[in-house]
Amino acid sequence: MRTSIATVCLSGSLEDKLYACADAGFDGVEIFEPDLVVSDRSPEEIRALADRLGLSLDLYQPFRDFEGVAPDLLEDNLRRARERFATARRLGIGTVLVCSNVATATVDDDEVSAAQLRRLGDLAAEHGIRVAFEALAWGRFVDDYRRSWRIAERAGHEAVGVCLDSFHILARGHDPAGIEEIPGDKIFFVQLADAPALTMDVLSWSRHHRLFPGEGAWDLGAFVRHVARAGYGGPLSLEVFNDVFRQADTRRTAEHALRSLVWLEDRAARLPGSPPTLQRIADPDVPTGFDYVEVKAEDTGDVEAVLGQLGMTFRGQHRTKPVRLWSSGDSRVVLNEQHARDEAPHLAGVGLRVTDAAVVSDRARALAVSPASRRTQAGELEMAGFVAPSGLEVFLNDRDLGDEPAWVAEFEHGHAADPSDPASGGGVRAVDHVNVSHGRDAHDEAVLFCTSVLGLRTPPATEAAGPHGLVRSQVMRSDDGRVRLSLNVAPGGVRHPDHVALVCDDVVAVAQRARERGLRPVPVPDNYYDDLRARFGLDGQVLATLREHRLLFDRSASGEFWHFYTPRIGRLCFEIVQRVGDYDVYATDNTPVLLAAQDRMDRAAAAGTPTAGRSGGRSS
Ligand SMILES: O=C(O)c1ccc(O)c(O)c1
Ligand SMILES: [Mg+2]
Repeated sequence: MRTSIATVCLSGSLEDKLYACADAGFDGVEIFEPDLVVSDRSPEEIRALADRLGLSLDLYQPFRDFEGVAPDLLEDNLRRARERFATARRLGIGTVLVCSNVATATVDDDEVSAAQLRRLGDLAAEHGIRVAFEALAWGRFVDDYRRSWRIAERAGHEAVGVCLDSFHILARGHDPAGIEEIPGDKIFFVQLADAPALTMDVLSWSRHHRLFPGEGAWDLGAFVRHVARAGYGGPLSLEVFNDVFRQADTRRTAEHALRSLVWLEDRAARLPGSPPTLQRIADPDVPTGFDYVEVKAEDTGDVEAVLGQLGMTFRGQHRTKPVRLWSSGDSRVVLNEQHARDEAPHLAGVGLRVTDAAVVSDRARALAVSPASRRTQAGELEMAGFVAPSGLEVFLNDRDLGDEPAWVAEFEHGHAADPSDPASGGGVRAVDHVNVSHGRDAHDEAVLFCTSVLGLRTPPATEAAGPHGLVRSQVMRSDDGRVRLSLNVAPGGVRHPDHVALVCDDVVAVAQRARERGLRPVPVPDNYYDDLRARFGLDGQVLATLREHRLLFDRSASGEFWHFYTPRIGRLCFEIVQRVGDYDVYATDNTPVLLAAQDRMDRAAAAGTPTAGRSGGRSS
């Protein structure tokens, strides 16, 4: 279907917005009236610019507070409408959105509202314009799309139809299935927005927290399928009022927006009973595991020291590049010193195992995701890869599933994995999850990248209190949990370390051996253990073990989670986890303990006190 976007979604001047929408690949835009009012370009100039850019101007909006008024007000409302229709004509726009009355309605009567819309329809028709009536979720009397359709139907005017906006329908919990009862040619416009599941007044929710499709809690695929099944043939248009997007980079947001729409149409097209008007892209191919994680630094020595303390094995130096490999079981950490001058250790990329990398690449291309480039030499394996919105590189491996990947052979002069593989002795077995921290601007886009390109799903988001503010977290995971990424929004300006979590079957043994090799884990305070005893009623021996090794603990209905963190190395740390039983949640109660402990270590390091030390030899 054709794609469109309301100018209110973006930052910048009206011209900036038009350029960005055209470059991103939208077919059209909705002109949000306040954007025109503040512009120094005439409607004719805006129309000419859109023409030049190949953008159609699909909708002029909003016209407010029209229906359900006393007779004396109606005349003034028609006068206002005449002016707005004239402006729409100058823009070359054929459809004007009229949203349901919020402020001046005094007559709660469908027949009266229908008669008034009929008058408006006559006036619109004189201007060659159609009126799309939209029920705002907070409308005075009309706050349900079924009622706005009843009134438009009763108006019985060819220039009067409805605008369906997913926000107003889903925010009120109204069943969108009724859309299929509206004739497609009376649906004059469709606006799409997702939203997080919040409990708040609906107007504030709508004006500040809307999200692009795929980033919130709603099933917009089903919504679009209803619209398509009704026979709607107009554009699918995004109308997302959001405080962050309105201040973010215009072009980047426009690309992000279009990606959400392409993803959504594909999703709707895949639902049973979807009509052929909905377009598909290449299939999603959900990753089946981590191939490797990549750490970059000018000097990777400190990271390697910690990997050694954690019992991992040095597997060798790359044949041609300053890149080294450590592994344990099915976990591989690639340490890259290429082009990393002055860079502190940080997480630079992840390798994922997929069934068919070409399919994922096709899908990523359809979603306009930037490919990552990697220089490969003769004899090295090429891998398809992309740059995720947070800057993380994601590479795909569809070979050697189940075995050690063939690219490991490019590393020389290290130790063999067998027979001394530490994983067989309870050591690190695999990468459990990867935790990436980024700024507020990149977050929703990163979530959409993971859902749309990788096909990961989103359990409910969480937030944890840290000493510098709330850290919001969104886990992205495959159904079987073999790929989990946690996307964290750090409070303004604070950069929390990313972390790589490695899973083992005996965290106490790994902690014990690491300590003997000089690792001092993040210092968990005694108060935490008092709290654990109160919360879980742990027996004295278990509690003593946890306390001795400064382990964190959680319990769910289906299992337990034991874990600890290494100190920060640059912008990175490692976590060692053990899952007991079928523990499958996220130990969110432990995050504030980690954040506070990391902060104490950072302060101690800044002050030069020994409690921050990574290496052994010092006692606490
Ligand atoms: O918030 C509003 O007033 C508003 C205006 C126009 C719309 O299309 C809408 O969905 C909301
Ligand atoms: Mg709307």
